[in-house]
Amino acid sequence: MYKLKEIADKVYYVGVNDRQKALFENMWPLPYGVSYNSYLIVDEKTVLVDTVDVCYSDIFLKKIEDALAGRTLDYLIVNHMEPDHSGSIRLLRQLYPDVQIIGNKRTFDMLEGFHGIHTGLLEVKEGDTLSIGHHQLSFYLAPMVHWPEVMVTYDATDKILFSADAFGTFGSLDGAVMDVDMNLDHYWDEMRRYYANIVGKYGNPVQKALQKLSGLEIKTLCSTHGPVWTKYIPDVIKIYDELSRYEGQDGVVIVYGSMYGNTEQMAETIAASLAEHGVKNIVMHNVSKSHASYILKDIFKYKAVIIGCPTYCNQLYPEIDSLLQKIEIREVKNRLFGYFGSFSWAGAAVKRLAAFGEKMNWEVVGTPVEQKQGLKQDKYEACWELGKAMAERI
Ligand SMILES: Cc1cc2nc3c(=O)[nH]c(=O)nc-3n(C[C@H](O)[C@H](O)[C@H](O)COP(=O)(O)O)c2cc1C
Repeated sequence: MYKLKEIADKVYYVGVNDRQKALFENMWPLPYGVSYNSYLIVDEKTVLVDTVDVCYSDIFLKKIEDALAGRTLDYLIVNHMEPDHSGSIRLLRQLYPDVQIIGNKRTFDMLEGFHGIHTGLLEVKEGDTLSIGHHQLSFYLAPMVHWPEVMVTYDATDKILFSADAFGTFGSLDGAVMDVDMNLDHYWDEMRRYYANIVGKYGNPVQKALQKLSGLEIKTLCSTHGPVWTKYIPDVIKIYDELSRYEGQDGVVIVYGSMYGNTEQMAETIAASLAEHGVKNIVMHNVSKSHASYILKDIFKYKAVIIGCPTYCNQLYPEIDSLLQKIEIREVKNRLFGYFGSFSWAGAAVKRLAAFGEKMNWEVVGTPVEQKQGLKQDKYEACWELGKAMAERI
């Protein structure tokens, strides 16, 4: 029944779209949905690469059955055990009891733990190869991109890299599967948001994987989320390379918390000064309105961050506190940092922002500004100076 997309000779896309889930990992909004990608190679042996979230297993299994056209499934390659990709393994095994599951030592520990499966396994190590007829597959480990068991599979025949979550993006596949067949506009920002929120902490492992894979000729890049990349592979690799190096572009993200507008007025002043001193890329986030996932995306994108916070019960305003924790666990490196805050009787926020900058080892730019109650001339000038100092530094 299904006219499945053949992305290369006898390699079919059998993934699914999820436009129901509101929050990925129960945290990150999905305004454009998300796809769970899976690929079926129909050769002398039949091979499935990864599965999909269990919520979509019914449609997924129907697609596989169609593509197999009466044949059985010989192998399942598990590049990644996160449940959005491994969720359908148990059902798949029930349907194809003889399927051999290919993974590495760490995959099998998780396979047992999540699904109680410990038989019919074929363990592969770094660089191992498998001939399935016309296609020649090889396996490379990519630990901590972004789980420890992650590996990628390379089809040397058609030069396809099945890359697990690496090079993934949020955004469902709305009709087309291949990059050249769709309007890609919204995927670029969603790719940055996916990276910042899901992979963000693991810059070094991503860099190692990029170096390891740089020797492979890749004509088709098949991630587990988002479009199948062909023409735009260099653009995708550039984004992942830039983000995993923590290389920010020229620009400033101003994030502030504000209950009654006093801290917000400081943010406005700093932004106006940045613009007056030539900075074009200025992104402002009211922490109570912008979802943290978008703020993190911009903090990964730009090299300068200015954070403003009121004092709240002798602490940071809780929404800023929560954001700082999210930045900290991602170990965002090499940012230029400015900060400011306000209080009414005993200030604490600015001191805490200073401690945060120190912990992150970020370079402090300009003189931090602490304002008591409403914005007055001297603090207005101080905010202006902070904006100017940052503009001159970037
Ligand atoms: C719930 C609450 C708790 C506060 N706690 C403190 C505090 O512990 N110390 C202080 O100096 N000011 C405190 N303030 C005052 C604010 O920090 C101060 O008015 C600040 O300028 C508010 O900034 P905003 O106008 O941007 O919301 C508190 C205000 C509120 C509403």
